[in-house]
Amino acid sequence: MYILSSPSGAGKTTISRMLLGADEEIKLSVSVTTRPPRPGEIEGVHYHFVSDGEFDVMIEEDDFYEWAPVFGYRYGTPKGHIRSALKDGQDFLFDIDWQGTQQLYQKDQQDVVRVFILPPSLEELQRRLTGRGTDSAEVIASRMERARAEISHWDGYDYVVINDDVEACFAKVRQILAAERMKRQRQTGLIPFVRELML
Ligand SMILES: Nc1ncnc2c1ncn2[C@@H]1O[C@H](COP(=O)(O)OP(=O)(O)OP(=O)(O)O)[C@@H](O)[C@H]1O
Ligand SMILES: Nc1nc2c(ncn2[C@@H]2O[C@H](COP(=O)(O)O)[C@@H](O)[C@H]2O)c(=O)[nH]1
Repeated sequence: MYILSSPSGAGKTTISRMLLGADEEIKLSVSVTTRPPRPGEIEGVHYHFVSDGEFDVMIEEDDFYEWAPVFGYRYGTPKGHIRSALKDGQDFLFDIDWQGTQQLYQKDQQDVVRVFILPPSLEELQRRLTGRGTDSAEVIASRMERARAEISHWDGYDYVVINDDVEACFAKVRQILAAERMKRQRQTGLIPFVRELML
């Protein structure tokens, strides 16, 4: 479970899309949200867009690994097909906030890798939120307001990467993933001759 978090606008969606385009071994965990779609966002690809009532039913039916309120809407990771795929060793990428990260980490510390992406400065963060052109001035102001609180949670992460140059940041995020995949505890059962030597 490879988690990318950041204050809104720092670039985690950009980095996530680059990673998904470059690495066939990892799949995106598509979240459920009560937020309305932005222009260009596609149901089932970027999010599953649901009503408040539908989200309530999913909570009641214990359909979420984690969920959290963010910016006045609710967002959650559905168990869906992820549960069995994770058991089969499939890697998943999660673009979720610090609250969801804490919940996933509490459930499964062994299999969670937490990466926090920081913008080079708060001024640049504001420029990116404005330049993206998807949110009103009011929404941008509230996301900037919340950025400070989100950044205070950076100590709940294994890695911190500054997204100044997007290609450099992407390269670092790939390097972390590559190194994590090589961890000895993740190789169990994968190298038959080593397993035989240990018998
Ligand atoms: N290194 C970078 N330099 C300049 N612009 C960038 C960089 N990385 C991302 N951006 C731009 O910043 C804007 C915000 O990026 P993105 O949507 O990926 O952020 P995010 O962290 O996923 O935000 P949210 O949490 O709101 O979804 C986009 O317009 C993106 O193209
Ligand atoms: N705890 C969770 N947070 C999530 C999930 N999906 C997305 N998010 C986070 O919400 C904010 C806002 O996203 P936006 O697309 O509206 O800009 C951002 O920090 C995401 O990482 C989730 O399933 N659980």
